[in-house]
Amino acid sequence: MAKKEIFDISMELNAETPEWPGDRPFEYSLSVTKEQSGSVNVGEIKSSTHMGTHIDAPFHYDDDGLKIEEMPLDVYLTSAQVVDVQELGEVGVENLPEPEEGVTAILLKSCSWSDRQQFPETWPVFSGAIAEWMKAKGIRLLGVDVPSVDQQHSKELPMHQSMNKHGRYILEGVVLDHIEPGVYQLAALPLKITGAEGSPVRAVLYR
Ligand SMILES: Nc1ccccc1C(=O)C[C@H](N)C(=O)O
Ligand SMILES: [Zn+2]
Ligand SMILES: [Zn+2]
Repeated sequence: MAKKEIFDISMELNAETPEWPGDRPFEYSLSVTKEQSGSVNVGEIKSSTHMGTHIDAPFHYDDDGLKIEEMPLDVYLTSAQVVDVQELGEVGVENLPEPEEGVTAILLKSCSWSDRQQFPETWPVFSGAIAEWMKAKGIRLLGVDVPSVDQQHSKELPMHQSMNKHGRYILEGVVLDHIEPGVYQLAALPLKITGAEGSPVRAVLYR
């Protein structure tokens, strides 16, 4: 078998990673040094769960929704198609190609968040009709290269709600600038945090 080509599509997590405005920034520190313990360095992390490249559990926007440890894992380990949606202010079903055979995840490459040290001012609007389209095509996961599938100041969260209503799943904050449109294998598993409404993931594409 040929060597695997692995493309990292995750944001780095550090104190400079921009948090959702008002959320807790990411912080890692060594709480015990090897010198102190006599054996090992031990770290601790503090962070909003919606940090960098992460997935939403339905409990994020629905009190009765699934929590992160209840979510199916096959959604995040699958064939994924990267689709170019650059230069579009609004992304609708008409901008999406017929998915390739076997694909169950679509990753939208908008390239609208180029400086990952700053929270972006704007990003494309994603039409709620995409969720229905996904269901009809057997696509279970939508990945976006921006902080949210809805707009920053939205309270209704129409896209999140539409995705939930149609049983579709959300991956946010992937980095696709260096990825050619096409079909890859995706791995983007959440941490098994009991009761949580989201989790950072290490997202990679490979083939
Ligand atoms: N952390 C927040 C605080 C206030 C309002 C929204 C958020 C979000 O996380 C929104 C976005 N849907 C997200 O999943 O990252
Ligand atoms: Zn989120
Ligand atoms: Zn979200």
